[in-house]
Amino acid sequence: SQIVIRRSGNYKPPVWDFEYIQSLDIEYAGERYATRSSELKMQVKMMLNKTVEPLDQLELIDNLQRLGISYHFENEIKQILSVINKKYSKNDQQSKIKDLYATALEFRLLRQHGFKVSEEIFDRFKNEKGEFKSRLCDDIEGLLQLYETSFLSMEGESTLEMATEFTMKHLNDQTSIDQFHSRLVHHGLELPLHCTIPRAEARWFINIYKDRPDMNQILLELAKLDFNIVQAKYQQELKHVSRWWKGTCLAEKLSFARDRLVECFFWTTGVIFEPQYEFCRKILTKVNALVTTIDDIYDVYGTLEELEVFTRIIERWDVNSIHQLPDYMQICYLALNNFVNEMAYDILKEKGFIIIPYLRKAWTDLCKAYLQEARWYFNGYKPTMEEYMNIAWISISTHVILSHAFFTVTSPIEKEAVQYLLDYPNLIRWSATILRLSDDLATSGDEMKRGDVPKTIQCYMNETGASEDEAREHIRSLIRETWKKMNQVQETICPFSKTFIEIAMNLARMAQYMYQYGDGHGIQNHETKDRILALLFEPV
Ligand SMILES: CC1(C)[C@@H]2CC[C@@]1(C)[C@@H](OP(=O)([O-])OP(=O)([O-])[O-])C2
Ligand SMILES: [Mg+2]
Ligand SMILES: [Mg+2]
Ligand SMILES: [Mg+2]
Ligand SMILES: [Mg+2]
Ligand SMILES: [Mg+2]
Repeated sequence: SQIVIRRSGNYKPPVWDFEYIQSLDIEYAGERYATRSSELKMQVKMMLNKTVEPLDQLELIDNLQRLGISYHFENEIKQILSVINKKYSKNDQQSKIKDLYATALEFRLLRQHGFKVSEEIFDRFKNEKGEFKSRLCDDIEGLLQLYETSFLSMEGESTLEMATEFTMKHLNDQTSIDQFHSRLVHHGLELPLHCTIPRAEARWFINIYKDRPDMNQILLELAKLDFNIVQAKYQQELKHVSRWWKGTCLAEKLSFARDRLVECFFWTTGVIFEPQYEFCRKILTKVNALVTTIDDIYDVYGTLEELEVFTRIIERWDVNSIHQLPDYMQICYLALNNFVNEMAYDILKEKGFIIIPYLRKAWTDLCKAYLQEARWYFNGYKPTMEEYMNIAWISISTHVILSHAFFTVTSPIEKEAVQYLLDYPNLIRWSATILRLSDDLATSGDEMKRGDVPKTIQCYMNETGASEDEAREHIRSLIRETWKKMNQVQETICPFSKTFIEIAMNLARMAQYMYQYGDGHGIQNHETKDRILALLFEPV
């Protein structure tokens, strides 16, 4: 046979290995912590009932959310916000005198919880030319609230679009502000609240909340205790999926591929953090690990001939033909086949619904997109931006991740919702677009060095002659535009649950979080390592 040249990703071994994970002693799983947590939750419920001033209520809700404990008080929060919304919609005199801070905070929380609010409420902060009044530049709290709120904007909301630019400019110009506010400003400018995963915000906000003059001791104690209890839960789940991963032997037998089980699990804690969604996180970790491996088969190791055969067998889902495959593909195909059958078995047992055809479609669409990219690479073809994005929003694997998530969090599973899901509606497309663009910004440098299909940056540069910096700026503006489209989805009627819609949005948030400082998944930069330590391994 001819000499086969194989590329390599030069991936390092995992930072956290099997022995380390199995050795974790789960401190906060103990009964006494759960008891203390219940006592504290009762006290916070009383606090919510006793808070009557609307602004105090909004600030308490915002603090509960940023501290990561609002999920315990969803009913109370919904109740409070619907009362505030009734007053708000009357647009009465009282709402006319609110300052920018209170107006923006109220707008953000109402819209975030699905209430219809109009950006016109901000018109009274504009001058006769329709610009925001310059006197607002000194109102740090107001600027910061307006900044965070502006990221909930939908397409065509020009006031909120203007608000983002106005606040970014003046928050960046800030000189004489106290240490506490400058930390909030810096943190917000780094990644807006709307684009941050709840766990990461909680870990960060607990640290600065404790230094606040108006800090409430009960909230702080519950936030820290709850964070550690949830972290202990994650460690138990991680031990379980780490045994699964070791059992597949994929890291050993496909040593050219990324061995990133902890990172694959970490993704899922950003996508759905509440403790009760254990099954979803376990399934998504396995999906991420299989996708990471198969992605490297197509991007790094496989010859075009091998990839053609592999894709055909996946399309036919034909386990009887795997003898046609090279050894490394046989074991990977069977690992995928076993995983799909195992998950389908659990869902059939629990929900009486057969999902195999739908999972097969998701994996087949993924591998066909991978093959198209491989053909472009091996033939040296440079796709246009449009040609590339039509394939690359599928090859980023979001539709696979979200299809599996859908079946784990949806009960009962209805045919109409499944059909809607498999037409890959906009919610999935926009989430995938943000993941793809964020991934390309962070990983395409190394991918080009090792040899891969031209990515968004290269396609844009080839097509327009732009420099790399201009291409990156263009892609960042595409991400911002896509967020507006995704914010719009909350308004459209669709058969998806609130939980599933949140998962799709959190996947986009997690993408920006994982790739904020480069390739947090593959190259394991120290920022991502520090974040995983803080979120998964070190109690607060
Ligand atoms: C889970 C993922 C987001 C998906 C599979 C592994 C990833 C971290 C990323 O890996 P990457 O090699 O950058 O994907 P692509 O650029 O080859 O599509 C694509
Ligand atoms: Mg933030
Ligand atoms: Mg390896
Ligand atoms: Mg790749
Ligand atoms: Mg790829
Ligand atoms: Mg990539």
